[in-house]
Amino acid sequence: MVVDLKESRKKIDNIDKEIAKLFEERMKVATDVAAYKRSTGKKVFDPVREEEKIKTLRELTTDEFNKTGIEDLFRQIMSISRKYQYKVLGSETNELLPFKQVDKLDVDKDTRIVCFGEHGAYTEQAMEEVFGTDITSMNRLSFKEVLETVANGEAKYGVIPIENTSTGGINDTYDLLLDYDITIVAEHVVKVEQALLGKPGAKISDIKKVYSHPQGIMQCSKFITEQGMESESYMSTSSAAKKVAEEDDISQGAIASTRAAKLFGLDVLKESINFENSNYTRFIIVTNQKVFLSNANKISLSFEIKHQAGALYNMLSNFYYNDLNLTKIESRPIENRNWEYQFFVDIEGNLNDPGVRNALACISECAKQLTILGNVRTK
Ligand SMILES: O=C(O)C(=O)C[C@]1(C(=O)O)C=C[C@@H](O)C=C1
Repeated sequence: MVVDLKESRKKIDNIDKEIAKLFEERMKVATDVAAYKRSTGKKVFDPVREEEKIKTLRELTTDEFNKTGIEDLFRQIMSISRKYQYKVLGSETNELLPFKQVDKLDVDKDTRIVCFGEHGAYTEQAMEEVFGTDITSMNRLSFKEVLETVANGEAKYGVIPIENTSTGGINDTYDLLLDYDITIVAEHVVKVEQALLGKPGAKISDIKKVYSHPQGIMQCSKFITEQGMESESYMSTSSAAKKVAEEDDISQGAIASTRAAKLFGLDVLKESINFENSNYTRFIIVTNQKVFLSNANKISLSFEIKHQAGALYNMLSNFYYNDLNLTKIESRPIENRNWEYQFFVDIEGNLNDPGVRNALACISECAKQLTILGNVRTK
């Protein structure tokens, strides 16, 4: 005979009441554990104890389905227990957060600021929109050189692009960020209107080959294909404009800004050739000091996790449990370790927020590696 649903639900309700009561009791014990750990300086996360616990609990269950189920359940319970302990401990993350809070970026006319690209590059525009023109600016032809110049102190700030609305994250930037001891202190968005530039007097039909930064080529891929033009990657959009201006070949064009056209004396053969009308690039401003603005509201992190089931899920749950909105996630392959990835995430918040500190304390203990890339003000 089939058991009546009401009867089964009543049984389930009673069992759940017991579980809820036991859960609360367990969490109270976790407070004692936290107090002990604080007094002895022990870490909250004890992976050996967790694995032993899972093994014992699996042995207490009968069939394979329940073994997997109890493992899932207790991995969650212990993860909640850890988060609770960090909260009780008030997340002592000072050594993790060697960042100094500042009210504004320290800059005057003698401050050296380095940007990517030749004069006329979009990055230069971003730099001038952030810092004005009364600065000591420097130009470097690769992202790597910009970051090196900042890391070794030759320039106080550096500006490079990190993301575009139509082509996504700029991989080269992500791949370099962890190679230098630098901090992202600000960001700036520029509307990018790519134009086809040619030698004075050239017509669109004269152009057989276009040069640009890979981003410029990607943003204008439809136009290039429609026109049947060949394309070749160049160091930056403005370097491409310079090349076309310097060489005596009317069949060469550059995809760059109208600003670059003016600077190098080129004709604008067609404006706005990017395939998406709303084409914006986000630039980051980096420095070699560990600082963040007091009104910063977005944190960028990078971490590596164990290559195992649930690792990313558990890591991201730290944001959920601390009520932090995750606004972006990127993954990049780790060199020489096929199919393993480095994660880059942005979350809303300020490094002073207790929830942020709590999440960072948890992540730093569980991740294989954690880097706080910076805390910036975003609109
Ligand atoms: O036994 C501990 O050390 C605890 O902190 C308790 C607990 C758990 O909830 O069972 C939580 C975190 C540790 O990683 C291991 C186990």
